[in-house]
Amino acid sequence: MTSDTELCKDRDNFPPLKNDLILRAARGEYTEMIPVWAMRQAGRYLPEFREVRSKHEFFTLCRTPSLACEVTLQPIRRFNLDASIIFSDILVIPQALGMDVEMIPGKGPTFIRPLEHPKDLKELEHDVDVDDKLGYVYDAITLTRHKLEGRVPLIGFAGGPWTLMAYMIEGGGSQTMSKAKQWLYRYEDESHQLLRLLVDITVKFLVGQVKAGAQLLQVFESHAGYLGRDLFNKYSLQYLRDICKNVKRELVDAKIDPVPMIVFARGAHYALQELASTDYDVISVDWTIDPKEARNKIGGQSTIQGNLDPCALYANKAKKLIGKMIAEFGTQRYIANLGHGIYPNVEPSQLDCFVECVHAYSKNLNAT
Ligand SMILES: Cc1c2[nH]c(c1CCC(=O)O)Cc1[nH]c(c(CCC(=O)O)c1C)Cc1[nH]c(c(CCC(=O)O)c1C)Cc1[nH]c(c(C)c1CCC(=O)O)C2
Repeated sequence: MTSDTELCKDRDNFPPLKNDLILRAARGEYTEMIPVWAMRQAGRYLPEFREVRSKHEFFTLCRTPSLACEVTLQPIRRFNLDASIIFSDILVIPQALGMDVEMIPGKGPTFIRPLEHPKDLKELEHDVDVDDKLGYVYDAITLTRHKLEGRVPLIGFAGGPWTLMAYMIEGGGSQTMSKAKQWLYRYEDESHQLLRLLVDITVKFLVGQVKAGAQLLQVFESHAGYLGRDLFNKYSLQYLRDICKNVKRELVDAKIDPVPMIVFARGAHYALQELASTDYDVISVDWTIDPKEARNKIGGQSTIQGNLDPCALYANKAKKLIGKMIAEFGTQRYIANLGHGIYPNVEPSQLDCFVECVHAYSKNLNAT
């Protein structure tokens, strides 16, 4: 038996992949059924997650490869999901820059000393060695690739630069993002400076994740909806575009096959056409966006991911809602997902129903 510590470092002998549905969908190839996964599929709605979490602080889970691997695998053991996503958090990047963040139950992520003024930017570690600081994420990815035994591909991820900037200034969740948006209106140069720093680190981090074994990447710009078209174009779009372009270029330069990349700009109705013109292979949409309108705006060149309202899983007639979503998106160039992360009070059986329904309905539609 090879130990976890050895497997964490063995990037050469991954088991062969048995289910490449999501990779084919992302590349625009034919899929006999729709691939499906759920954002936050490793999480508190699973009793086995709560059990592990009751014994360990949140970021200890993230930093301990054997624990991160275990909770990543939990939903894969239960459901016929077509992808796994590494258990981690978008806030590991601000931590790597020297900011202290705690996960407070009932409150969520909390920064001990948020950025209050542009002069605080000096305090960040500008020359951070990403591979050293976030090597624990790479180890978790490599270990998980082995332990998945090729069942499904493994997704790596990072937060979008504006979303990270907003957390670093707000210090946690916010209804309005007014402190972070104040920077965008008042301190334009310093905002761009911070966003560029975040882009550089994110590119290194995502490239490192692929080297460690990630087979797809997703960038979560969860706070896009607070911006509106003008601020989005100025402070998010170009940086999201640069992340994708630079990650793919660096992989090619390193003679590594680029992996499909997914962008989730939550709430960015106004930006679907622009996002489709970037190098991202998949555009992920939230539930407030109409499937047909999304298809029209995004066009045939990108795959779409989404977008069931996470609350639709509570419905008595969830199957009907899932059927409608599939009929509207169609079965090709499509990855079924929720429009945002699954909520902690969802019954695991409701996610099972989602997965089974997507598979059964789409197989049926493809056969007719
Ligand atoms: C904004 C954001 C964060 N983290 C993330 C985002 C982007 C996606 C989104 O918009 O939801 C991304 C994330 N967070 C987590 C994952 C793991 C992989 C997966 O999707 O299963 C991923 C991909 C685990 C997690 N991240 C978190 C949990 C639950 C916390 C716990 O166990 O205490 C999990 C499983 C905590 C977290 N971390 C963050 C928030 C807002 C919260 C929730 C706070 C709360 O509701 O209490 C920051």
